[in-house]
Amino acid sequence: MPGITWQRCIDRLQTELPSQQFNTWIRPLQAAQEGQMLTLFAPNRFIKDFVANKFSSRIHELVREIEGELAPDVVLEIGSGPQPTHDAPPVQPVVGSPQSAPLVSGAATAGSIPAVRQAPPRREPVAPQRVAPQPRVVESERAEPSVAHQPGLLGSYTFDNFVEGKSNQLALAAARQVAENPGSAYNPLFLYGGVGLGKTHLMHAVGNALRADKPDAKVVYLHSERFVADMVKALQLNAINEFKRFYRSVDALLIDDIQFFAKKDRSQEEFFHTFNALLEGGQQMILTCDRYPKELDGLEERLKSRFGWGLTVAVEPPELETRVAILMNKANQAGIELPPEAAFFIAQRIRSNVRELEGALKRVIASAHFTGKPVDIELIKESLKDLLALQDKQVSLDNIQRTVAEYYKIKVADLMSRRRSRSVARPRQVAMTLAKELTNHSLPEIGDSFGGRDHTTVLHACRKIKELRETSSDIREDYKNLLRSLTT
Ligand SMILES: Nc1ncnc2c1ncn2[C@@H]1O[C@H](COP(=O)(O)OP(=O)(O)OP(=O)(O)O)[C@@H](O)[C@H]1O
Repeated sequence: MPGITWQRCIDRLQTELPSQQFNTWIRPLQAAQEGQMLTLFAPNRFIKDFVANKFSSRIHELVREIEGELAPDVVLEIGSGPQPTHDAPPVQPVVGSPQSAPLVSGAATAGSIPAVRQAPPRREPVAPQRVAPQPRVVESERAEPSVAHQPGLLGSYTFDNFVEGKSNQLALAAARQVAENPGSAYNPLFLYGGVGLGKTHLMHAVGNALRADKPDAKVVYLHSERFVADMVKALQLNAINEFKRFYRSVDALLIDDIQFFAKKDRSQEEFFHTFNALLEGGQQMILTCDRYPKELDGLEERLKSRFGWGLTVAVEPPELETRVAILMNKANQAGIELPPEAAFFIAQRIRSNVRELEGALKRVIASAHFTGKPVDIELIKESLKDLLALQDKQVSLDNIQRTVAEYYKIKVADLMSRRRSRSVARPRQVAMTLAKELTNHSLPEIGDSFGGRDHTTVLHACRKIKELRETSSDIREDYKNLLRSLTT
């Protein structure tokens, strides 16, 4: 009974592992048993490799403990099993992208394995981990064409100053893997997500790590618009062959914001060939985009499908703790003393993205320099006055109630009413939780604004929604959408 063995195994793992680890690595696995073989299917290579590295021996132990002498062999594969053995939550879409966009999608999910690049999924014992060969680093002996300058890497974007949080954990782990093993398992690495969330930073961090490892590696970073401009210039100058040679001679090609390729057919054509050549040559590519590639209009299907050959990972907006950590980190780099309560205050108010957060911090620092005052909440309120006023307008209790009612297609009056049916009670709880999170109103004040309810009702609502955000992808999605529309 594979279901039972694996179910018991995951029950144990659930108690042993932090929930985030469990949800990220174990939950997506599906199991199937044939005779003495228990196969665990991972949805992509990233998860498979991680599980093989970190959890395989524990899984073996548990299976042996559960089944004793008759314990089946456990193998790990990429693909989807015949039936799910547990209630795996749907993967989370990135904010701003349609629900279908997975948080991580791998090249080799069943049915998408390109024949030229990869063998069909192989049965591999869980324990031994295959180490991908290091790609050959080519000396940059070729002449660079006059049309293509070697765009530079930003040395300041490194792994060291990238603050890890729940929202970017997978992307960071994937980027580190690529830095350690360029041109192999995760090629291309495709990072996607909303603006200002650290995609460019991560991409440079990989490039800098590659350079640190091999100083003469030819790592080229550029914005996709630059690729287009260079190509147009090359065509004008009759230098397209040089253009091709240049881009194909790199050890790693990092292209930012590839959404700008949309509708530029000639550039896509050129990029398609460059892409294939680099992939064939085992040269690493990292691409970023503001949305999931499959959702990108105006991009050729063959490119979309190739982007999915490597590893596609979302970067999501950072949660409060990460925003605080980023602020502390940036202040530290700027040599500024930022008291934790001040960092907390800014992080609570500025939630849209890290770039905005940095912008706000810069304003505060400038104002501290200018006035000679210490950085405290008073100074922050003063220097971010216009921004905060705008926000206060957006996150008033009234507006939260209106926005939530509209979102769930109910009346604001329903939120105040005594009605307890699920279709009204849940939105009410969501609205109360948003009010607690986004405003400085006390629990009694919030309760009062929802038809004179008690503060314990608000507390209960906040706990319930917190729990549901862990267990229900619908609520998680609703909450995220509402947060976004109230704060950006
Ligand atoms: N986790 C993080 N730790 C430290 N700094 C971060 C983090 N995430 C983002 N940043 C900083 O925020 C700023 C914006 O990040 P970045 O330019 O990488 O965003 P992006 O996702 O590429 O956005 P866009 O799509 O607009 O190009 C950068 O200065 C970057 O260093």
